[in-house]
Amino acid sequence: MSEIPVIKAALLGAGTVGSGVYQILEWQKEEMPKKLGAVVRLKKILVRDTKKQREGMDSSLFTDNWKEILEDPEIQIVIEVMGGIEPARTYITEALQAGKHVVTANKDLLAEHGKEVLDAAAEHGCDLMFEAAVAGGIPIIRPLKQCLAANHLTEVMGIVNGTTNYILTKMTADHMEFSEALALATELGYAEADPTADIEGYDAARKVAIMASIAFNSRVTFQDVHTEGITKITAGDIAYAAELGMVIKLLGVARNTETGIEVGVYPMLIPREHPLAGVNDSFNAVFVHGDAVDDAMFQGRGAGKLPTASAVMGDVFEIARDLRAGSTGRINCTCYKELRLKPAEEMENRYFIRMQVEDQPGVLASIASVFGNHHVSIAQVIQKSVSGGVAELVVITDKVVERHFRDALLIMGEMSIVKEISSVLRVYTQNH
Ligand SMILES: NC(=O)C1=CN([C@@H]2O[C@H](COP(=O)(O)OP(=O)(O)OC[C@H]3O[C@@H](n4cnc5c(N)ncnc54)[C@H](OP(=O)(O)O)[C@@H]3O)[C@@H](O)[C@H]2O)C=CC1
Ligand SMILES: N[C@@H](CC=O)C(=O)O
Ligand code: NA
Repeated sequence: MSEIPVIKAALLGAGTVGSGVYQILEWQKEEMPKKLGAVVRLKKILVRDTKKQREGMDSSLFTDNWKEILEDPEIQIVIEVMGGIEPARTYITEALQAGKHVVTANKDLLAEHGKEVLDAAAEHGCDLMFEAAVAGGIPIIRPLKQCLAANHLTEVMGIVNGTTNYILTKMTADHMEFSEALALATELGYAEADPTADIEGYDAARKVAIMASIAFNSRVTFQDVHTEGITKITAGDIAYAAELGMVIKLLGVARNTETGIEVGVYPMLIPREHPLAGVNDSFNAVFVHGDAVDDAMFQGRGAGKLPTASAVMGDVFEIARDLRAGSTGRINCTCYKELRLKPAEEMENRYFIRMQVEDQPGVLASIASVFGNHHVSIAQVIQKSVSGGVAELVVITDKVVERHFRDALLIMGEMSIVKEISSVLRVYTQNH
C-alpha cells in the first residue's frame, strides 16, 4: 500500500480557537486521507507560555520561538489563532514570504492590513484563507468570494458578533444585567481577549469591513465603518422596544448604493417577526442581496471554540487540497474597484428617540415643530407621565437624512422643556 502524504502545519496560539483546532485535527485523523488524499499534522504550536498546562495537547510541540517555525522547510501551513495586530502581522507576512500557506481567524489584522497581507500572498503564490474571521463557524467568506462571485452584490448585513448578541439576548429574555451577561460570554469563550472590541462594536465593524470589501470588490477598512456599541442600551430601551413589537440587535449593515458604499454597525430596533429577531445567544446571521441570487441568508454559531475551529479547519483542508493539486494561490485580493465611501451625515435611517420633557401643554407641539423644520417626519409618538412634572416621550421617525436629524437633536438638547435625551437608536428598514 502506498504511503499517505503528510502535510506539516504549525499552530500559532493554543487558546479558545487553537485548542478547538487541535481537537478537530484529532477527530479527523482517520478520515483525512479519504477526504484530502493526505494527512495534516501539527509539527509545532507557538504560545507565550510553554509551561502552561493545556489539557489533551502534546506538550512536546510547544515553542515560544517563531523562528523554529519560520525556518522549518517542512512546515507548509501556518494557522494563526493568536489574535491582535502584532506580532501576527509580522509572522503572517514572514510565513508568506517563506512560501508557507496561511489560515487566520484574525479580523483585527485583516480589517486594517488586509490589502498588505493579501498582496504578500499573491506575490508568493500562496493561499491566505480567513473563513473564521467573519461570523465564526458560518461559511460566509467562501460564499462571497466564490459561490456568489457571479453577482453584483448590493447588500450584506446581519448579526456578526456573538458576545453582544448573547448579552442582548440575556438582557431581553432573562432580564439579566449587562455585566453578568458579559461575564458569561467571556466564560464561554465568545468574547475577545479585550471585550471592549465586542461591546463597543469594533469587532462587528471589522467583520463588516471584511465582508463589504469582498462583496463590493472595493476596499473597506475598519476605520471606514461608522460604529456604535451596546454599552448605552438600558433595560428601559429594551422594554420600550418590546412595547413597540421589536427587539434590539447589534447589526452590521453594508450597502453598495449609486452614491457610494454605506457601512455601519449600530444597535437597532427590528420587528419581532423579522428573521434576525429570532437569532439569539452566540448565533450570528448574515443576509446577502445580489442581482442574480436575490436574497440569501447564512446562519450559525458566530463564536466559540469548536464552531470557530470548524471554519479554520475547513480552510486548512482547502489548502491541503490545493497543495495536493498544485493549485495554491488561485484566489487572492478581489478589490479591483475604488468606490466612494459615503459619510455618515449623508446616510438615511429611521430613529427611536427617548427623552425626558416637561409635562405641560404645548411641549409635544414644540418638539414636533423642531423636527418638522429639519425635514424629520414623525411616524409614532408614545408619551408617559413620570414623577415630578417630567414626562417620558418616545418618538419614532420616518426615514430621515442623518445630518438633518442630528441638527434637530442639537436644537432640542438646548430647549429648556427638554430635560434629557436618554436614548437615540436606529430602527431597521428593509431596503429592497
Ligand atoms: N473566540 C472566538 O470565538 C473567536 C475568535 N476569533 C479570533 O481567533 C483568534 C484567537 O482567539 P482566541 O482563541 O479566542 O484567543 P485566546 O486569547 O483564547 O488565545 C490566544 C492564544 O494565542 C497565544 N498568543 C497570544 N499572543 C501571542 C504571542 N505574541 N506569541 C505567541 N503566542 C501568543 C496565547 O498564548 P498563551 O496561551 O501562552 O497565553 C493563546 O494560546 C483571535 O484573532 C480572535 O479574534 C475569531 C472568531 C471567533
Ligand atoms: N468575539 C467574537 C468572536 C468571534 O469573532 C464574537 O463575540 O463574535
Ligand atoms: Na465564517
